[in-house]
Amino acid sequence: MAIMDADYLVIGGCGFLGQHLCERLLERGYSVRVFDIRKTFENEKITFIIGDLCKKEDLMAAIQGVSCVFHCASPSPLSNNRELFHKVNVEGTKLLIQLCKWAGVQRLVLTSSASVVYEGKDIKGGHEDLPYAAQPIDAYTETKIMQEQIVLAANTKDFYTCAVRPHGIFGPRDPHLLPTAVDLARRGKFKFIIGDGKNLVDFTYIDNVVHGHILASENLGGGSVVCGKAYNITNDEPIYFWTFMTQIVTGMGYDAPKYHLPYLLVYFIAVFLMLISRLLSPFCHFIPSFTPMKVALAGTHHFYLCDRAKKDMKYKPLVSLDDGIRKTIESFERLKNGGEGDS
Ligand SMILES: NC(=O)C1=CN([C@@H]2O[C@H](COP(=O)(O)OP(=O)(O)OC[C@H]3O[C@@H](n4cnc5c(N)ncnc54)[C@H](OP(=O)(O)O)[C@@H]3O)[C@@H](O)[C@H]2O)C=CC1
Ligand SMILES: CC(C)CCC[C@@H](C)[C@H]1CC[C@H]2C3=C(CC[C@]12C)[C@@]1(C)CCC(=O)C[C@@H]1CC3
Repeated sequence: MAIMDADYLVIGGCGFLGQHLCERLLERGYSVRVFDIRKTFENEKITFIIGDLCKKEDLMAAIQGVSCVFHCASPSPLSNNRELFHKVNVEGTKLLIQLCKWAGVQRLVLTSSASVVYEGKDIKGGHEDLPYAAQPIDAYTETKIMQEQIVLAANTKDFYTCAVRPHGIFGPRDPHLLPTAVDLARRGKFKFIIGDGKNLVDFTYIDNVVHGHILASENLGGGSVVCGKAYNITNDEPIYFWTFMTQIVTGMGYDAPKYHLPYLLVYFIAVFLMLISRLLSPFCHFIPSFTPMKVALAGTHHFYLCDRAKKDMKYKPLVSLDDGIRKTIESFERLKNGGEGDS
């Protein structure tokens, strides 16, 4: 059955970022089509096509008759599936580019990650020209690096691509950050601050990430300075990691972490547990709560400059960190200590 042309196709549009992106695009009067492996919401203004990014026949049904594609799909960054990361983030992205060209799509905006330059060591005011991590912190990040390289290399005089690099996205309907932190707190595993608690990081409220994506798409086109480039998008308000996390967990009704543990001690325990987990994997499925990736992110500086986005796209955050934290906590009533999710 023929489907209506659309201004935008949002791949991964039923996810956390994807749904917020669709909502804002509709508010701005754009027509929106969603392609996702699952359907998580209803909206009569949106055409949903459910399929797998890795399957050519699925994607062909969605890719025709759109002006711009947002590629937000990825397996969960907290899952531990190297093969799936490579299948979706690398092979799926290659297929997407091939079909964009086949269908005559002119613009592709990739949701990459600021972590593509992060090797688990301090980054203070990181800019986009830093080299890709030679030793990525995990398989997810390894495939995000490959994905971004593929997309930016695909930019030509007829097919315009760019990448948006958000960091530490949070907000209503976040399925990763807040639920994981609340689960740790609920299980009594949020009593300790890893390191001295003075590591500055970026957390980015979802509305600002969406804003950066829409600006990127609107500025992407023939002869544009945006073509073939990556852009950090953050709240531009670096905050102590443990100050942010404490505001989140106390706002959700749990106690603030009190005691400090040496960063290197926790990091090497996490590496040891990861090795045990791999050794035991043929016999049992044991995933440690504290992986080396999480511990590194919890114990090092990692904040980035948005100067390039400010200059090329006139980006500036729409929602402050404080307002974003307040809105997020208000939206997660069901996960509050003693709430319905406490069963
Ligand atoms: N959350 C964060 O802090 C950050 C996220 N990013 C990037 O932002 C993007 C969006 O992340 P986020 O919204 O948090 O993630 P979500 O997991 O909420 O959304 C991703 C969506 O893509 C879907 N998807 C996964 N595999 C496929 C596939 N093979 N075919 C079609 N759809 C698929 C997912 O379905 P299912 O859930 O069933 O897998 C999900 O609906 C990702 O590319 C991520 O790498 C970058 C920086 C930070
Ligand atoms: C050690 C614990 C106290 C950490 C609890 C919070 C974490 C679950 C989150 C803190 C930083 C977050 C983060 C991501 C996922 C959730 C956290 C680890 C990403 C890995 C998501 C995908 C990306 O592209 C990069 C993000 C960096 C920050």
